[in-house]
Amino acid sequence: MADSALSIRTIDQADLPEFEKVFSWSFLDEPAGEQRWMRVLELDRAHAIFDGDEMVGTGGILTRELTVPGGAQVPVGAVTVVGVKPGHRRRGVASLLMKTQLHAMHEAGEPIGILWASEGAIYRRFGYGELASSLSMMKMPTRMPFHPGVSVSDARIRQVTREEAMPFMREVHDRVRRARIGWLSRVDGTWENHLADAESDRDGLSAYRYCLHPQGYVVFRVKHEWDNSGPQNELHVRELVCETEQAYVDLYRFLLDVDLATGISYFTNTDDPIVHMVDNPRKVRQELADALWLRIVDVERALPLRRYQSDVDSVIEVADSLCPWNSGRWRLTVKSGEALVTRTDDSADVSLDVAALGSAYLGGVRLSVLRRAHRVVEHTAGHVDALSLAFLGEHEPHCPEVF
Ligand SMILES: CC(=O)SCCNC(=O)CCNC(=O)[C@H](O)C(C)(C)COP(=O)(O)OP(=O)(O)OC[C@H]1O[C@@H](n2cnc3c(N)ncnc32)[C@H](O)[C@@H]1OP(=O)(O)O
Repeated sequence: MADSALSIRTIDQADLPEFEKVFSWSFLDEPAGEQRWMRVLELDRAHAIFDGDEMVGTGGILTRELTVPGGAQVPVGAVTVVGVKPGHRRRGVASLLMKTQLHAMHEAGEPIGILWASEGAIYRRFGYGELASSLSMMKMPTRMPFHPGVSVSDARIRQVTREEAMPFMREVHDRVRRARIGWLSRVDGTWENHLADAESDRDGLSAYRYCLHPQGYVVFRVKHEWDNSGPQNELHVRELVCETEQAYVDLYRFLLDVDLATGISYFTNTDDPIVHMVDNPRKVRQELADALWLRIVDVERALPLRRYQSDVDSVIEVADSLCPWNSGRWRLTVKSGEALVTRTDDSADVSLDVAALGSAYLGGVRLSVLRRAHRVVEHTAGHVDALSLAFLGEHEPHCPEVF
């Protein structure tokens, strides 16, 4: 139930201490002065919600580019620091924020919004589709041999300092992210946050190790452990970024052969080829988790920005209570990968909620699966399967960093 006493506005420098307090408390944290998320906050895109004079809620939009199927970089609003004071929950504070943010993204010409959700039951009602990208929490033992067909090159891999690694990593990442569905542009603060390495960031593990290959890099921590049987150290990989498939093979071989280590863990993409590189795929244990939630802010702009796998000609009826400009029937015509999207009065072949379209947009969730989940309704036989195929990406979507 919305509370009419609520108001919302963007913040300025003077609001930051209170903003930080409200957000920290919402996350059961203490305000600590210079919090990690403040490094990337854009004040003119950060909102505070007030009950009278009291700040009771927070939220921010970060300006980023998202790589979509076909390789276009699309401007997106990356939603972060959503929090409501514990005593003010379930009174519409987050609802007011969500609506305001969607209008702000629309005005800014961002056809898509994205976020990582703290809890799975919050964001669908605001039109964000779950599992737009997933991640695999992967664990494997070291020393595993590769399948005989996998050849490792003689490229040298060098462990270097963070200062030496950073310029190289930034260049490599910026090239690679343009070809990886779900990857985002980074600003200085993203790097500082993603590779934050103060003692308090390490959770008892070592500082980051930076290892460079001529066409890629890997960053990991070591979880130290020795018992009576000898070293049981584990490598916790933060990021493995490669410009070539050979670099991927080489860097994985390097990790698998690190002396004194018995295991590797890595939150990676769901189609990481390591499973097929090693001689015993069952030893690579994987657990799936949701990563990006995606919101189509502007259907007419968003759908033609990506490429499609096959031709379709379907009328899609979209329901969107928060962004009425999206609601209604759209004809999606794809020829040779390119889409044309036009408003139509023709009867719908398929109808769905905007959140379902968000789940499918990067190719991470098939519309045919959403139909089986009663989230997509087919009115003309064959259209959901045709759209499902068309919406697949050239690889599985993945987002390597939480923002
Ligand atoms: C992108 C990010 O930043 S993720 C971080 C999100 N923040 C957190 O998890 C911090 C802790 N939680 C909070 O601060 C708050 O509970 C929030 C932000 C999740 C929700 O804020 P609220 O102001 O309570 O939400 P609001 O009152 O607008 O709720 C709208 C609807 O969502 C539902 N809802 C809100 N939060 C939740 C939840 N955690 N689980 C299930 N349903 C929820 C409400 O019941 C309500 O349903 P209704 O429309 O059927 O009545």
